[in-house]
Amino acid sequence: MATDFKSIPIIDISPLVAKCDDPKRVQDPDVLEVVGQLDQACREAGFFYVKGHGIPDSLIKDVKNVTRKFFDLPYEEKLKIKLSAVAGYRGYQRIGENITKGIPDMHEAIDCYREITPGMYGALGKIIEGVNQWPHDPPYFRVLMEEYISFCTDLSRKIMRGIALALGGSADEFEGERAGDAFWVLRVIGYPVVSNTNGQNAPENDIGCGAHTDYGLVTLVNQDDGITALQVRNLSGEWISAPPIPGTFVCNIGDMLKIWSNGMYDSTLHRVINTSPKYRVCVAYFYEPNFDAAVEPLDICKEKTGGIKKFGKAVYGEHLASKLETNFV
Ligand SMILES: N=C(N)NCCCC[C@H](N)C(=O)O
Ligand SMILES: O=C(O)CCC(=O)C(=O)O
Ligand SMILES: [Fe+2]
Repeated sequence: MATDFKSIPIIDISPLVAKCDDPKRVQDPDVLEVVGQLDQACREAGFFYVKGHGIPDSLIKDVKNVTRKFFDLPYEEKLKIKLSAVAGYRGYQRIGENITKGIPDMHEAIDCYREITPGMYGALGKIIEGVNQWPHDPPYFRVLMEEYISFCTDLSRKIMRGIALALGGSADEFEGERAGDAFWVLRVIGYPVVSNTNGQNAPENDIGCGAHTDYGLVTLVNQDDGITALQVRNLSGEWISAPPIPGTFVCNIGDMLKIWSNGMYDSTLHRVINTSPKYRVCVAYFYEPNFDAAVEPLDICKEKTGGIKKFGKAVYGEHLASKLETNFV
C-alpha cells in the first residue's frame, strides 16, 4: 500500500541513464542520489515523473499526433484492424469495449504486444499469438511506433536497473530469466469528451478507464498536453491528480514488481477521467517480465520485510492471460 502522498515526485534520472551500465555506478554520488529518490517514490506512491530520460521530445510529440490522427478516422476505417481473441487480442477496440471491474471504459484503443513466434511459449503463450494489427492510415504509424517502442524498452531497462539497486539488489536483478527478454505492451489510447464536469463524482459511464493496477514491472505514460485526467489513489483513498508535465513521463509500478519486491513497492491503483472539453490521447508503454517468468519475492526483499514471503509464485503470462480473458465484452 502506498502512503498518504499528496503529489507525485519528479525525478531527474539523467545520471542513471548515462551511467547505469558503468560498473563504477555504485560509487557515483549522482547515480546513488537517483537510486535513493526512486526508492522513496516507489515506497511512498508507486508513481513518479521521470525527466532527463533521453527520449527525443519530437518523437514523444509525434506519437501523440499520429494517435490523434488515427482516432479521428471514421469508425469503419478503425474497424479494419479490429481486436479479437483470434488475433491474439491485438488491434483496435471501440469505446466501451474494454471493461474494468465489470464496467465499460470510455476509451478506444489499439493494443500491441511484443510479437512471439507460434509455439514459442507452448500452451501458455497461445492466447497472445498473432501479429500486431497496425493501421495503414496514417502511413507512418507503424514505423513511428516501432521506433518509440525501441526507445521505451531501452529506457525501461535503465529504470529497472535503478530500481534493482534501490531494492538493495544488483543492477541486473531484472535481467536474464526475469526480464532480460521483457514482454512489452503498447496501448495507444483515446478518451472522448464526457458530459460530467466534476471529476470527483463522475458517474460510472463517464470514466475513461476505471481504477486498476498495471500488470508488469513499470509503465511509461506519455499523456496529452494540457489535460489533467489521470488520478492516483493514496492510502486514505483520495484521488491525487497526475497532470501532464512537459518533458516527462509518468512512471508507475506494476503487479509483478510488487511480488518481486515482497510488497516493498506496490502497484498503485489509478484511473482516468477526462472532464476536459477536448478529446484526450495517451500512449502507454508497459515494460513487463519475460512472458514465461516465474515471479516470487526476491530473497533480498524478503529479508528486508520481516523474512516472510507475502506472495506466492505467479507466472507473468498467466497473469496477463487472466486479464485478457476478462477485459473485453
Ligand atoms: N496492460 C494494461 N495495464 N492495461 C491497462 C488497462 C487497464 C484496464 C483493464 N480493463 C483492467 O481492468 O486491467
Ligand atoms: O491514460 C492514462 O493516463 C493512463 C492509462 C492507463 O493507466 C493504462 O492504460 O493502464
Ligand atoms: Fe494503468
